[in-house]
Amino acid sequence: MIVEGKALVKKYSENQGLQDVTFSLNEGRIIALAGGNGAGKSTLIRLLIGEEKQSSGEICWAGERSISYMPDDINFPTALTAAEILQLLAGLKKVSAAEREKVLKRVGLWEYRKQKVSQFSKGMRQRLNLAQSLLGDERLIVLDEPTNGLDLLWIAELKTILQEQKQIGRTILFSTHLLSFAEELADDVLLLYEGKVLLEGSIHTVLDQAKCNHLEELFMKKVGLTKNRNV
Ligand SMILES: Nc1ncnc2c1ncn2[C@@H]1O[C@H](COP(=O)(O)OP(=O)(O)OP(=O)(O)O)[C@@H](O)[C@H]1O
Repeated sequence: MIVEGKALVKKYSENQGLQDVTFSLNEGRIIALAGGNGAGKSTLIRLLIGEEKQSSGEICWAGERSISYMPDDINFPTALTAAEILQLLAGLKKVSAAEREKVLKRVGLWEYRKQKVSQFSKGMRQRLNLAQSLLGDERLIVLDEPTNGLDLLWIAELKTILQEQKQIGRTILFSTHLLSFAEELADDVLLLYEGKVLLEGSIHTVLDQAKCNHLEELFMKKVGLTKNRNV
């Protein structure tokens, strides 16, 4: 276990973001934080990264808190080049030039490093956003909807990159709406529904136990819908 949430509640003035959410993230795993619109994924991420404080409940880290974050949308200073932005962030994280080069190459932006970010496409900005989250040696990487803006090839490459990160011992938590994507990439799932945990654990085990082939089928079963709602 790397971090756990205990009975987390987050109340907003008009909405309840999270209601009694308990979970634990196991070290060295890729975990999908799944759920539909308004399920509570971003709220849970904001609590984990410390951007907001829970109304009640606790977040407990096993050992030192060590977290790197890829937001779903990042406004880089557009007058800077990709290399300058990474250099700036690397300075904060005390990362070497060699590591910056490696990361920029890994996300396919090395050739574009001297271009201003204002000239980047959305997908390129998203890859730079991914690159900054890979810098350093934090134990947990949290990625908010990392497939946003990526094309099919880069979605495939993202999977490989996150698997490589797992190989070097890091724990990955990514949020997604797409249960099929969660299933393709993750070892474990934390599925939220209306601010509560609907499902948690190894994807293999939860599917086996429910005798379902896919998370989507299991989700539909749990929320009481059939695939063909109009039939
Ligand atoms: N800053 C806020 N102020 C008020 N309500 C909020 C705030 N942030 C989230 N909520 C509410 O908390 C609930 C969970 O929202 P959250 O953004 O965490 O869901 P999500 O799973 O990330 O959804 P999406 O996939 O649409 O981004 C929703 O009912 C939402 O309206």
